[in-house]
Amino acid sequence: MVTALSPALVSHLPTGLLVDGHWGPATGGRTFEVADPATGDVLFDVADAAPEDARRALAAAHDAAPAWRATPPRERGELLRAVYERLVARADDVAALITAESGKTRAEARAEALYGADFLRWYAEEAVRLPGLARTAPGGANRQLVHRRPIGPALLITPWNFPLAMATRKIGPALAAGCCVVVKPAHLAPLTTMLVAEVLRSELEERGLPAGVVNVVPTSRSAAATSPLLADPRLRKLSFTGSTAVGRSLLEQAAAQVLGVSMELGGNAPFIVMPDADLDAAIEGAMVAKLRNAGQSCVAANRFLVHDSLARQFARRLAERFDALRLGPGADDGVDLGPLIDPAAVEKVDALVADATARGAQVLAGGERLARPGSFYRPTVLTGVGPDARVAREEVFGPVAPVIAFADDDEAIALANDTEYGLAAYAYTTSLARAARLGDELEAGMIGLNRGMVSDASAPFGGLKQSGLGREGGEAGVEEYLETVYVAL
Ligand SMILES: NC(=O)c1ccc[n+]([C@@H]2O[C@H](COP(=O)([O-])OP(=O)(O)OC[C@H]3O[C@@H](n4cnc5c(N)ncnc54)[C@H](O)[C@@H]3O)[C@@H](O)[C@H]2O)c1
Ligand SMILES: N[C@@H](CC=O)C(=O)O
Repeated sequence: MVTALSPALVSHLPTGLLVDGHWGPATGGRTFEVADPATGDVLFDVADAAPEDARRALAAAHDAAPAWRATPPRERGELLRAVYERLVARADDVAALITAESGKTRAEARAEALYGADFLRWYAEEAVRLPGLARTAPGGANRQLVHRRPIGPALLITPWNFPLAMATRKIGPALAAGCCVVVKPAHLAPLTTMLVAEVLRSELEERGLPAGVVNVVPTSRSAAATSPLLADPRLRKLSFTGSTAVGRSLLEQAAAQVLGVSMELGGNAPFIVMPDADLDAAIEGAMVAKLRNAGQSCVAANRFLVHDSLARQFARRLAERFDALRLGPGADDGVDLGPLIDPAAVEKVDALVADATARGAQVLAGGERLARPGSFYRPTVLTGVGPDARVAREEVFGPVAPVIAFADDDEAIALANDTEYGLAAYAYTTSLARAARLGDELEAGMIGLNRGMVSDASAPFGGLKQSGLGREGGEAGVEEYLETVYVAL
């Protein structure tokens, strides 16, 4: 266990399973280790939920469901608001924990602490604005009452890269809608989610609300723990954020019970620099779009498509900026870029760079791991990358920027859309006509025009094609936890 975390935080940090308002050990007492990506040192041993623990958690969510859906929307909203306030008040602690388990720099972790908390604030406000409709039927014979009910107990499976925000982006709308939840955080970084769950647990307790509204089952045996839930008729909803491969397999399992599903999956975002772009702005945008969380973001720019006239200059300037960055443990002062999540992530990124160079790409910056403990990879710029290189076709999930030149707008759009993914896309142009065309034709659920960042709790986050189903955030996010019932009066 590590000293960069405050003793007060460590002493109150749960490391067990949360089932029906109680933290406890896993059946059989199994635990797994959570390591610091900056050093490889073990931070905590966490309870390793078995399938029977997951079933207990679902039973608690199911039993709490009638009371929670009957809890007035205002009270549900006030609970979320209180948790938001508590997380913001403890943003430094939350950030320290995010850095410890995910590696990101303290500044980025603090940004995530506020961004993650903001989902709770937004859904505190949405809880009292759930949609509905009453009208006279067109034939005039009767009235139609269309109301929205909570869909029922939900399984929320989250990734490690934004351990707070990916959890609150699901918990906020689920609770606002009146659904009870079982959260399964990623075993590489489960602790921040557990901290939020503890704040929720204590707020529920203080307000006399049902204990089983929020349950958490960290586990290193994800499939074994979640498969029985997907086959259990008490579960009515699966919301998953993670890779497309795992999402596809969960969709197959969810089909057996025709579960409601939301899927936030992988991406391969193009970052287009048009010939009329403001190059200074494009470089700034590229730094954010590529290097947020060291490139380990689903919306990270994966391919830089730059007009022939700017490609060399863009790549050179980006390489200079990358070379000037200071790599190191995210908790250290003055560090710009933290480690990747684990050694396997470094291996994967290195293999993508090796594939590109074997196909003729040149390394303008980086292109190697850092010779020190921890999972560090130098921020890398590649030029002369062909569209068939793995680095251009697969989700990199690391600090590598392949630059690909294009000749005209048609080619840029065709290259951008030449992927099975459709999560985010970015484009820099000073032409309104070009911006309008890109907004129409890019096949992505989120498009940043002259912006390297699209994430916002109040906006619909989600993808087209194999990047997912449904939306999180904004007004749309709560819809994922509601079903429609029509009463003919
Ligand atoms: N679209 C989005 O909003 C979004 C956001 C964040 C991350 N992501 C994607 O997530 C991926 C990175 O995260 P990751 O490595 O944690 O993804 P992952 O798919 O490996 O794991 C995601 C979650 O699923 C669990 N899991 C893995 N295999 C499982 C199985 N067979 N059954 C049940 N659960 C299983 C993991 O333990 C984790 O909790 C990237 O592809 C990234 O693009 C997408
Ligand atoms: N980076 C995303 C989540 C995906 O990784 C966000 O901004 O919410």
